Amino acid sequence: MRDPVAAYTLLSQLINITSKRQRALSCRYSTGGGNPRLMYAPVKEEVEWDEPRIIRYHGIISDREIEILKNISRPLLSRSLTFEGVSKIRTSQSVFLKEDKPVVSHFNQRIADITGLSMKSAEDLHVQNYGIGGRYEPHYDAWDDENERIATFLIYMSDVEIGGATVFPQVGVALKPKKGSAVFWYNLRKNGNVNWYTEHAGCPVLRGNKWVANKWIHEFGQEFRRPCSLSYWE
Ligand SMILES: O=C(O)CCC(=O)C(=O)O
Ligand SMILES: [Fe+2]
Repeated sequence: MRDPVAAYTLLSQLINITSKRQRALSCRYSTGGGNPRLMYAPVKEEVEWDEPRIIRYHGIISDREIEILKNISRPLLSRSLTFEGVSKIRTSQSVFLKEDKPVVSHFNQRIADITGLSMKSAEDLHVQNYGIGGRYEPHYDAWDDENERIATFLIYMSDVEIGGATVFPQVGVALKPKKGSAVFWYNLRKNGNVNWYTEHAGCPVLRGNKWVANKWIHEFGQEFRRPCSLSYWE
């Protein structure tokens, strides 16, 4: 957008949550568009933000499953990396878990059911632990459009007493970790471009301990599940 006034107006519309927009931030039970596995146990879906659309799913992982995932991960954790290797912009420990463990494959299936997306090209489940002061500074999960991370499914495996929110600084959203819930957003628009409003960060943990698991879902395989659009904004 070349016109600075138009760009400013748009930005302030995005940041200012008007009452009309607020009303659209609804919650409902979802069957993932009639998925048989969710018909009798619909998932609780809450719209946290409209643009970019951020959805929170409540109660999608049990405390028992969380304990199993943490116990599998603990001995395997190592310092999380960024595109430049070890970096102080990301101070957590993490591990990618393969599908050979039943709890992991069950979980991947659940993400597929809820999102309606294919997991064939997705990355392995990435379990991440932050201690006091642990953070991930503002970044994009997708930074180009080469079969990239079309969407992020971020599962909170703990509450955090103080700090540790996932924030989207460009639009002013803060998502508080809530054990057993997950948040989901598309990093890419339907035309394949990166949605630059999806910049986000994990705020420092001030008190407590933060556990999350990311599933980064890629574009390949989603052609009929999330068809493209020619519109710039979709
Ligand atoms: O920990 C968070 O809240 C965000 C994590 C994140 O953005 C990432 O791992 O890419
Ligand atoms: Fe991220």
